[in-house]
Amino acid sequence: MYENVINASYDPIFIADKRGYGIKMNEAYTRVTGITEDQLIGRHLKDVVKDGIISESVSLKVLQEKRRVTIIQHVNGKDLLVTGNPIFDENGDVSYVVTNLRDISALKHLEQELMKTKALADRYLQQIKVYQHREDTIRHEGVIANSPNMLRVIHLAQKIAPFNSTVLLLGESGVGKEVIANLIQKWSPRSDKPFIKVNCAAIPKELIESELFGYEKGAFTGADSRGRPGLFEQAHTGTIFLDEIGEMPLSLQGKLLRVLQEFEVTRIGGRRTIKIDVRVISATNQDLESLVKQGKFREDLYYRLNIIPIHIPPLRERQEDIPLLAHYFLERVNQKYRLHKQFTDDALLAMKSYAWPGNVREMQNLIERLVITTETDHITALHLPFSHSTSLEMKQASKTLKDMVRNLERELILKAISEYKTTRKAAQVLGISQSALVKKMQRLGI
Ligand SMILES: Nc1ncnc2c1ncn2[C@@H]1O[C@H](COP(=O)(O)OP(=O)(O)OP(=O)(O)O)[C@@H](O)[C@H]1O
Repeated sequence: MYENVINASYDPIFIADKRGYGIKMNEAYTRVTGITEDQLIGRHLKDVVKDGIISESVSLKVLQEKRRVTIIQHVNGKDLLVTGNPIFDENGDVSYVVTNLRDISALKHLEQELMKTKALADRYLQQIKVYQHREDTIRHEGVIANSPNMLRVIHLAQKIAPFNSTVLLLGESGVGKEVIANLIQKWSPRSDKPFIKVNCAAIPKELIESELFGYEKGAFTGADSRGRPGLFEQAHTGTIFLDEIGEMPLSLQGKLLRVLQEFEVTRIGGRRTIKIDVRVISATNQDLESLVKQGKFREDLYYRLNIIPIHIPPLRERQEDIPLLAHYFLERVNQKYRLHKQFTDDALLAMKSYAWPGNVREMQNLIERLVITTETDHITALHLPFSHSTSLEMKQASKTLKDMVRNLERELILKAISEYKTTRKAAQVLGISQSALVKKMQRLGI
């Protein structure tokens, strides 16, 4: 009867007697362990271990310790969770050990899988950290820069920020001169002090003097009867940003120079001098040297302003920044209008090869317009105003024949890729090998 019960059990069962001999096992035991009766029954378990049939005997442990024991046994490449249960006689001695076991190879496998998943998760976490770090290095207080040219600018800004020296930001319109001025101010010890921005081109010429230097009461008709401090006074202890300094009327340049040399201002109509402590950052998209040569800009003022010149390269000279900036502006406009527009690869390629005469500002405005006006969620190269025509601006912006040839090559390749989709087909059409095309694309930064 008990033999039938044991045999009928789906779970593996093995029984050893009090001397440590195997006396009974069921079919399930063979099914799970692969051990046959002749290897176990009628044999002492020490010999079974010695023969390497099982790694360790739980029954012998139970006989020794006279209590239930659980071990992990390795049998035929499997990991088994084996529990030996003592059956005591009336004297309290162990008369039999009944062993049951469970194959935990699958669990082990799961554990390994879990470890692998954990390792993978750790790796992703690591990558996210690296990416976050990269993000930090790309977004310097909201200024996107990852191209060597622009990173040089950022590092220079960082280096000179703590000092009070006068900075002159040079670069085409829309390259980000104001953005860099903001960074310098933010990174300077004057960051929580006044930051006065003056666009010299936006103030009518006849008002610039009173705006900058202020006036005493009754200085001129129409003036505030109490008098007014100028922007230099308002910037006291902080920073003044003189944008479009090339537009400063020649007649005022001498006064400005005196202020920058003496660090004191005299209001219009006033006699007393007022001490000011300001850091001056100026910017221009004009060629000040040639203005000096033309007699439109005082040479001494130019040297006074040009103590630390920072050249901000045009966008076409920092191609690595183009996709980053494009995504940055896209993300911002998407958020603003709760949209989910995306750029296709060919749109980004076309943007990379365009000359951007209006620089970052042009890109920012174009992206806002595209997000609003495109019907679909995907903004493709065909939506870009410059991808159809041979970009005239690009050619004009190119200075040397080498540049022009490079740009033309880039444009033709982009057109072929956008039209024929694969490099194989595009190479065929362009009459070069696919590998030559790929090499060219790499060289051209496509
Ligand atoms: N690196 C950048 N990252 C993010 N936004 C930028 C970056 N450069 C410029 N911008 C954005 O582009 C626009 C133009 O930049 P900015 O006004 O600083 O240019 P500018 O050189 O001072 O132009 P202008 O010569 O016409 O005064 C701004 O809206 C600015 O926020």
